[in-house]
Amino acid sequence: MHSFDYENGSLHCEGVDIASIAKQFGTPTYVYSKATLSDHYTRLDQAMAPVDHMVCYAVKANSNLAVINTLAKLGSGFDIVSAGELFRVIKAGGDPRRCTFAGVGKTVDELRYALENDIYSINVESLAELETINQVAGDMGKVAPVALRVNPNVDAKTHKYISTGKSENKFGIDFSRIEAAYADAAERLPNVKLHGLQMHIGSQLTSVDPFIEAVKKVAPLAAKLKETYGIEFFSIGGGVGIVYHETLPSGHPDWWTNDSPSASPLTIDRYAAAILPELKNLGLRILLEPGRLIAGNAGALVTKVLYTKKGDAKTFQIVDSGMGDLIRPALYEGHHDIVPVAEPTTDEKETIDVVGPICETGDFFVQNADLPKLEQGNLIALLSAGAYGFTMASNYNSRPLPAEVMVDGEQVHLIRKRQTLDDLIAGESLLP
Ligand SMILES: Cc1ncc(COP(=O)(O)O)c(C=O)c1O
Ligand SMILES: N[C@@H](CCCC[NH3+])C(=O)O
Repeated sequence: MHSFDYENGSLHCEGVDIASIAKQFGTPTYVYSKATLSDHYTRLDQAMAPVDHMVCYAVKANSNLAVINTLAKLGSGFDIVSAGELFRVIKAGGDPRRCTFAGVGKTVDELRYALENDIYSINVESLAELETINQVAGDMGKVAPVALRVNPNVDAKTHKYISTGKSENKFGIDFSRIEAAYADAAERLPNVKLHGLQMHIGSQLTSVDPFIEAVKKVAPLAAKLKETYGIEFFSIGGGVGIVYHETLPSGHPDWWTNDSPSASPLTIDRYAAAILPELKNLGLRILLEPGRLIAGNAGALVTKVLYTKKGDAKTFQIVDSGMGDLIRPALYEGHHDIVPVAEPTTDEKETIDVVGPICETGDFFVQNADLPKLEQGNLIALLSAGAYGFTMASNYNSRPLPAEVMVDGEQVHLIRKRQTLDDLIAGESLLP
């Protein structure tokens, strides 16, 4: 499902005209579709029904309370990576007992907070961290439920900055060392319970092959650990990629099956069909940690053309949003389809750069792209921006963070106010 498309000549999110959202809430604004979020979660949950499983939405993709709350109501668990994310889950009505805690650098305070809230599992990324968890749990008179994260040394064939399952990446414990780590923990660390095994090989994977390779390599280990230490779950992480090109369903009636030529060949059904045979006889609970898959195509960033500048080399459309609000193009050369909110009435195109107001040459959304002609005051939407959009936003250049709204059918709800200038200096003080 994809809830952004043209209706009556204007881009809509579900039943709401995006032009009206811009009028009411200003720009730049992130717009999310509740139906799409729910649909993505439900499809994955249903596709995994043949095995005992828990979907733990990766909060880092989009941590707005309304997003977490929407998924919590559907029964989602959550994969968190900081005390801040756990705090958000709790505030949004999520259940800490359905939370897993990832990350290579958890602090003692964060571990305490997680244990106080009885989270489902701490996913451990190094032996040094495991020692600290044992210590912290002992001090609290608790036994910490842990899973070790195995680094299977599998190439996820994604951008090098978001590959996590190769030995040279900082994540997890090497496959060659993992059994010894379980043995050592079982022998020496009385305050941890060896509860599961976890892996996550990378993000925005567009082929199922690396998932199959990793699952084939690690499932026998999971079976062995179940036998030896009685582990109960195997988390296969997240990473399922989404379509970033040709993201409007108009003209692509079969959008979800990704049959358009430039689209990702990976769908929820193909993913589930490929991995389930490797998992279903393990007798372990299977955990999944999707982030982008749930939220990515449920969101768009709406911005306005402030100025058009024609130069010797290029035409720039300068918009009121930039890398501070959506850093993916600058950081990973990530692509987001850009569409005018007013549906173009001709096929006329212009080769342009869409750039932001920030003082960085890297502050662009697209370069040398053939896009419909734009003019000062036009609204545009950057699609597929629901994951790693707002959560990676910053106040660089002292620009207030954008507003976030969620559309539910014909209704639009403000789910985060635009920051004010006062918000920018909150907590700062002058010297006495
Ligand atoms: C441990 C862990 N789980 C899950 C995710 C979610 O990844 P994705 O949004 O690609 O599904 C990430 C981020 O890559 C992660 O680091
Ligand atoms: N933030 C990245 C993905 C990293 C996922 C977190 N491990 C992106 O926007 O594509």
